Amino acid sequence: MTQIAAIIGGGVIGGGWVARFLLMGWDVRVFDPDPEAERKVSEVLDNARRSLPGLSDVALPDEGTLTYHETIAETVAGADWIQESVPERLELKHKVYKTLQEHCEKGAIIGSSTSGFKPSELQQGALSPAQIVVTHPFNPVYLLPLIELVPSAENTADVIEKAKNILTSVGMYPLHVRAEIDAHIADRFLEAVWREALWMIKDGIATTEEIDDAIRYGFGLRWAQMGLFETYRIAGGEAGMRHFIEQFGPCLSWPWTKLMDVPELTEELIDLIADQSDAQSGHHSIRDLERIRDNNLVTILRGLKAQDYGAGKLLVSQDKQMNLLPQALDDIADFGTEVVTVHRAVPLDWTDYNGHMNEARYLQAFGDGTDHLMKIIGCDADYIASGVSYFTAETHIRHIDEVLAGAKIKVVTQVIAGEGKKLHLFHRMLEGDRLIATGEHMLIHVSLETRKACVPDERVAIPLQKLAKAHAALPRPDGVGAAVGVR
Ligand SMILES: NC(=O)C1=CN([C@@H]2O[C@H](COP(=O)(O)OP(=O)(O)OC[C@H]3O[C@@H](n4cnc5c(N)ncnc54)[C@H](O)[C@@H]3O)[C@@H](O)[C@H]2O)C=CC1
Ligand SMILES: C[N+](C)(C)CC(=O)CC(=O)[O-]
Repeated sequence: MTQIAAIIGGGVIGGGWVARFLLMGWDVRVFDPDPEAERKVSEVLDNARRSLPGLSDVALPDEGTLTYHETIAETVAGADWIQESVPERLELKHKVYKTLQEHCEKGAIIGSSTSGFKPSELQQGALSPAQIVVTHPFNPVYLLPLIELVPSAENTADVIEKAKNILTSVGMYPLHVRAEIDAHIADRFLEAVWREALWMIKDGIATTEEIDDAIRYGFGLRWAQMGLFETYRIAGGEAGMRHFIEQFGPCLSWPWTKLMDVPELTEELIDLIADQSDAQSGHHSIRDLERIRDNNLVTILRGLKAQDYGAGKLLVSQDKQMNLLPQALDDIADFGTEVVTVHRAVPLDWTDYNGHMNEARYLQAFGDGTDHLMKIIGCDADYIASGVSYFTAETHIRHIDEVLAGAKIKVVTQVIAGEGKKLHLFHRMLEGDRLIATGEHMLIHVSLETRKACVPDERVAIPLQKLAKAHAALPRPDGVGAAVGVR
């Protein structure tokens, strides 16, 4: 049964939550008194649709249904998860909880996006305090996986476990903050860096752009993949963390930081920052900046995924859980049709200057389809480790139609012939029923020792024969054996 998320407050963060739940297959209801809320949420959703699905190398569930509601009561009735993202004012949040707890299910989790309030503060005066936890996200909520999950002593282990499971199921990384403190863990760091930045602007040391450069050309890149402590361990050289602390420990008592002082946010300082920010980035609209940010984040996250490291490790494990493709011959339910060997969305970093999937990525998708077919017929990691594999000898791709970032594509594969050393495959790439491209490939079975052709042994030969025989009964696909030329 489809699960229901109720989003209370559809601004910057609420809009991100809408996209996260909706694109992970939940039905989503929104309550926000702002008449502009629906437009704003739909713009966030447009950006999410082009970026989030392509983070995965497998297909996300079908999108849920999105509805807007006039009352909190209607929004939360029957919801499994309620996410409060109203402005950061404690009395407003209390008021919202009062209304929603009168109408929501007892078993629903109420997560708050609060950047700074402790859960025990949010729970004050609530009808059911144990239902409310902090689930603090990071903007853009649809791409960044971290959620600071902060319970108080009122929350039971069951509530914490349930919240973790639901957040993980929508692709997030719940970091259980075991002690409740103002601003949780991450916003404490952000506040420290923010304060230093304000001082440097006020004192005329650096502009907004120079501060951003100091982060994005250097330590920001290190932090994105290893964080603080793993990075500094390496900086200690072979002697590691102890040496690092010995060497840089003394500077803690030098005047390197203004952390304890807060610059006064005078009109003059605000003007200075806003003017510098306009000069730096004012030539882009906020939506343009969001798309630039999303392109960068997708590229970084997919890079980390290729390394199976940090946030990329999470994406790898999520793909394994969501992968519904047949992994072996026994998983194929119907031998009377082609085998689905790729089912995924087009990632943002597969698109080019024409705004559609680049030609090289057609080969990547077909190559992935070939790899998957090889696995299904038994040419898997163990088989290859035993010293035999397939090499591709010839490829012919026909680009029939274009496809855009975020679109769900399938590659279906027919074995045209699988006798002796040769494996002849024909792939069709589809978006729904629309044919996007075909790929025809001739592979040769080889010994990885001699690098010469040889016949596959029975671990591959038997499953391949079975599949080839079944596929021989299918119609010969249109375009097999076609050559490049003028029609
Ligand atoms: N903007 C950010 O970078 C982050 C913000 N947060 C937290 O998320 C929460 C929301 O912040 P933003 O989305 O940035 O604010 P926002 O101002 O963009 O959105 C707040 C939305 O709540 C709506 N709203 C006001 N009263 C309401 C009510 N009674 N019922 C339902 N909706 C109501 C407003 O119309 C608005 O659309 C805050 O608690 C904030 O601390 C958390 C992480 C990052
Ligand atoms: C500035 N902020 C405190 C609202 C930031 C956050 O809460 C998290 C984020 O996305 O940076």
